[in-house]
Amino acid sequence: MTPQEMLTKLRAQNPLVHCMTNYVAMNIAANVVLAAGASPAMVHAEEEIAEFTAICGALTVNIGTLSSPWLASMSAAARVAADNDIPWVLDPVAHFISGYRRKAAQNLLALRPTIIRANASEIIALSGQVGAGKGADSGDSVEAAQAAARALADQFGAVISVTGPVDFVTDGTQQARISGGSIWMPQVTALGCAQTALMGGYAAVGPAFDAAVACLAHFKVAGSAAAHTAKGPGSFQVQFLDALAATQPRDLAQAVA
Ligand SMILES: Nc1ncnc2c1ncn2[C@@H]1O[C@H](COP(=O)(O)OP(=O)(O)OP(=O)(O)O)[C@@H](O)[C@H]1O
Ligand SMILES: Cc1ncsc1CCO
Ligand SMILES: [Mg+2]
Repeated sequence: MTPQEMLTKLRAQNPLVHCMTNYVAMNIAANVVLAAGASPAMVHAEEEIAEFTAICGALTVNIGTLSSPWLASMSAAARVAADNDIPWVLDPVAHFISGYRRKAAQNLLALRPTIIRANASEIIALSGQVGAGKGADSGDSVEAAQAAARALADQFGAVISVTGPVDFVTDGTQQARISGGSIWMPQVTALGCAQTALMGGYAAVGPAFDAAVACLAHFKVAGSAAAHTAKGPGSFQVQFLDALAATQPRDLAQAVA
């Protein structure tokens, strides 16, 4: 499906997205999903997973502020998603900073995410190489992460989505590059985490590769538009939400190559 068709379908279906994200991202992620055209719910208690994940269009898991109870809930939710053929998106934030987080990311990967969305340093480290990531921030170029992305796509049968100045997506066979956006995007915390939540919304309405491309294009187009009137990262964040809502399906094609 084209990005235009994907955004049209997203808004027509308004899918429910189970978002398991970090404390930093909670508010911006929910607002991004709403502005774009889907319906977010932030649910983390393990006691609720069996009932809730099963009725959602997609699950998204982000390990940004991980702790043991959350990891147990995330693993349980990923199992429910896999058992019910519900697409799920993994965002392995800063998974290389500690043995605890590395192991958590490996355990979640073993549960076969449909899509992995991460910055270049996180993708490089997932493939076993040493990257230049600084906590949640990337220190590597997207180009440097492309070979790792292809290898991970083959290894895990997942769509791999690498973000940066020009995003790269591959499922091991198809690939796409998505351009646009603004230098203020990495200056707004948790915008990548919010993108992961929205990618779940797109995955609920179409094929995983097409979902990743459409979501990345929606961000780039809205980011470019917001940058026209913003004066810095603060006003950019506000304008970006408006621009996500204002983006028309036909606008998305221009961002994708
Ligand atoms: N220099 C840049 N120019 C244009 N767009 C960018 C740039 N850097 C990142 N982006 C865009 O910002 C969004 C988030 O990507 P980023 O790589 O910053 O994610 P992230 O590091 O996982 O974010 P976070 O962990 O803070 O949530 C993507 O849509 C990406 O295309
Ligand atoms: C800053 C930060 N720290 C943990 S998660 C997060 C949000 C960006 O990933
Ligand atoms: Mg991130």
